[in-house]
Amino acid sequence: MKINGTPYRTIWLAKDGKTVEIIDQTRLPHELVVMALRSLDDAARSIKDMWVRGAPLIGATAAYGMALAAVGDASDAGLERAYQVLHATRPTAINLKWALDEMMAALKTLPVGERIGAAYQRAAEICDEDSAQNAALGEHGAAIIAEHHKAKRRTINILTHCNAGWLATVDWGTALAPVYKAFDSGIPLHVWVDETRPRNQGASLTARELNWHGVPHTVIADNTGGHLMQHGMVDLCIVGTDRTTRNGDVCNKIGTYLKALAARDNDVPFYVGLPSPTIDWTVADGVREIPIEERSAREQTHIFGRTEDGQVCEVQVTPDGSPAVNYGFDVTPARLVTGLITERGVCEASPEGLRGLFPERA
Ligand SMILES: CSC[C@H]1O[C@H](OP(=O)(O)O)[C@H](O)[C@@H]1O
Repeated sequence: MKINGTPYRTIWLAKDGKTVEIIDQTRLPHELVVMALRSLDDAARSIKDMWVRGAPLIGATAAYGMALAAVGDASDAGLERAYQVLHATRPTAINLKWALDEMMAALKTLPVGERIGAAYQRAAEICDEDSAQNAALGEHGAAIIAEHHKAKRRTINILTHCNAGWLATVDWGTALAPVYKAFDSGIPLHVWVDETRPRNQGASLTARELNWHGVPHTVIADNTGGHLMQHGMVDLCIVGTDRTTRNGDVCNKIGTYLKALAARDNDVPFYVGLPSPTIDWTVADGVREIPIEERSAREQTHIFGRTEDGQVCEVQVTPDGSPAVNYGFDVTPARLVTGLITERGVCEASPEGLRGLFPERA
């Protein structure tokens, strides 16, 4: 996507052909800072500390993390250690394990001397595949938005939660890919942006990228969506996912489930942008089986912002001594999902729906 007219992905190879560069998303929305990843530890830290976040981008970064690791030690033991270090960074997004498994499959059978080149090649392919999948997903989702516009002949209001835009992927995004494709095709639309406490990925990242692209949007408190839906101000919801089960249960940022309940209660269609590496075919019951990341309470008790004189600082929003808990994700049961928007088309959130688009998985 473009930042002030300049095309950017969220991760890329530096001119030296070895160093990996990323946008440090903890510095957005106020500062655009590019960080260099030069080692396995740099890559692992960038995921764990959320310099990069979003399931597909976590996977892409881990893929390049394996390449950086191979530069240091391309032996079987070195690759296995790198796999374990990267896998331990965050537990919920299945794209992390998917990408690591892809890298191991590409490298394990090669002679050690061929592994570094093959690792960078596979990592680059994973990035290109993600961008292409999201662009295709965007076209399928844009058709849904176009149907709403054809029926209503007015600006279409879309609610999204957290950041499932191009900043959550290598490019295009998942929930926002349909928004960009529809907007670029001239369909009048507006996005309600859930701020998404506690890390404010909506307020800091979704608003930032929509602002860069010129998409009309309004940032709202997380608890506003139900009121908007009751008053007919939301035509459809589109969210992302960090792991969707073979039954169609959708794990996504904390608060997604509550939006899905409000959408069902108000007959608002609830869609999920789902590139296929985010499907966990080994899991059926998302509520019972998907590991939910619990992050530090400090992310709940403190918040970053910019002062009037332009200083970015962290302040405490709770009383000293008040405990906090910070669950990162929840699971929306398939019964509350209107449809899954994948790179192969839109399907029901059901085993039959997913097998229909991915028959090789039957
Ligand atoms: C397209 S994946 C985006 C997904 O990832 C976010 O979580 P986090 O920012 O903690 O990595 C959130 O669940 C988004 O929907």
